[in-house]
Amino acid sequence: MAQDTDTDKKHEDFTSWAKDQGVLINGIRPSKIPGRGIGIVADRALKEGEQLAFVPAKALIAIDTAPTWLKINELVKPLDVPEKDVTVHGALAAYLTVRAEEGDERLELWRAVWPSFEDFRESMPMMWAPEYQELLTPPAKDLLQAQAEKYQKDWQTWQPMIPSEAEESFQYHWLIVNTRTFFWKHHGSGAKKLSKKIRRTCNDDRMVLCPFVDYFNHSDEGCTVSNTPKGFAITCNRTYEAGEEVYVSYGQHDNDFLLIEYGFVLDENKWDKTKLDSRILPTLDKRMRRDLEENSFLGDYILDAKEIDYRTQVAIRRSFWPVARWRQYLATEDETEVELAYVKARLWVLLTKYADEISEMLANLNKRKPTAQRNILVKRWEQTAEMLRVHIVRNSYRGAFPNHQTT
Ligand SMILES: C[S@@+](CC[C@H](N)C(=O)[O-])C[C@H]1O[C@@H](n2cnc3c(N)ncnc32)[C@H](O)[C@@H]1O
Repeated sequence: MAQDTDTDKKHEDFTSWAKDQGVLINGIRPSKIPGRGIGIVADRALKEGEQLAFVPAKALIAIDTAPTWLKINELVKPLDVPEKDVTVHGALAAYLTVRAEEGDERLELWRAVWPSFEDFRESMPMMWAPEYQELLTPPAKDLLQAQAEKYQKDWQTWQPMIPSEAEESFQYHWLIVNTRTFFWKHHGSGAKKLSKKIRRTCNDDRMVLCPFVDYFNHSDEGCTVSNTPKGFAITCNRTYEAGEEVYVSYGQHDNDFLLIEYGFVLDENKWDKTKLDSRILPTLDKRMRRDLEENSFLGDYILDAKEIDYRTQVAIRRSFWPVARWRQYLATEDETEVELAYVKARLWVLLTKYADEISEMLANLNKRKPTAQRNILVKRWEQTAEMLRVHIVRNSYRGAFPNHQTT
């Protein structure tokens, strides 16, 4: 679909600045996209395999590759905090906060094209009022809680370096890092100088700010992003018409994850799923939980529109089978048709009860003022209800219970 071609001056200025940093841009440009802020569109017809952008390592802001004028290592090295508490996410947020507080103008043109704090207040659940956070789906609530804990840890670590009046600025930059960084494998001699903690750091903390490439919006399929010691390259995944939006994929994320981490949900998402933990865990007593935990089956009960996930199957069986029978099932996976019918019955009751509760939730949400938060909550609950509906139909629960309506 053709998109709005309007690009205002600040985006042109930033694009020129990015080119001065060595960024190569081919056949694409930033453009306003309704509902998605700024995105990248094709400036002409694009062919599969073309390189659309290249960002040299020296133009990235990573803890090991940033241009010397950024002096990020100066900020990280004298840290008087235990190494185990240092995350790259926190270090980058602190770096951006300190530079902004110092009135450093060198990042000004880039900063000018970032979303505002007000944008985050509207889109990022971490910034929502508790009354809206309470209305998130259970998997999104769990993700939000983990994110809030991560933020608090980073804030505790970096607080001594940040002027007290700048907490809001730290939070803003933490969200900038959260929503605008890409995965970066540390390379080269700079990496050797890094602290051991940062070199060993887990994959999802290997973050880098990447000028211009951070304009790309996400889709479940998108252009290839490759990361070599020389920098980042974006390669066209298919043909595009002039004016069409060009995406990259941020990963195989479901919509609860996208909402918490990036503040949006996709209408079409082949990776979408929900979890039934909030429905199944309360049905398990202490002993059942222990048995499941000992066999690595406690939690993470995924439901998508397709089949019944094996972990869910195992947990449902443990919720009402004698333990000896359950262990035998784990070893052989054998069961009779009657046993299977009972399992399906249990699941059907659990899913239809959940579907009824979602209908109630949607009725209540629809009575509220149509704010951005309300609208995205409605969308996510409707998607969850639809996954349940399709799942129920596809898994022939109707066959197991001829007397019940499943649609
Ligand atoms: C890396 S930035 C992409 C550029 C951003 N749209 C901008 O205006 O600067 C990531 C942010 O873009 C938005 N975004 C990315 N993909 C999107 C999509 N498919 N639909 C809606 N918003 C999207 C979200 O706000 C997300 O946090």
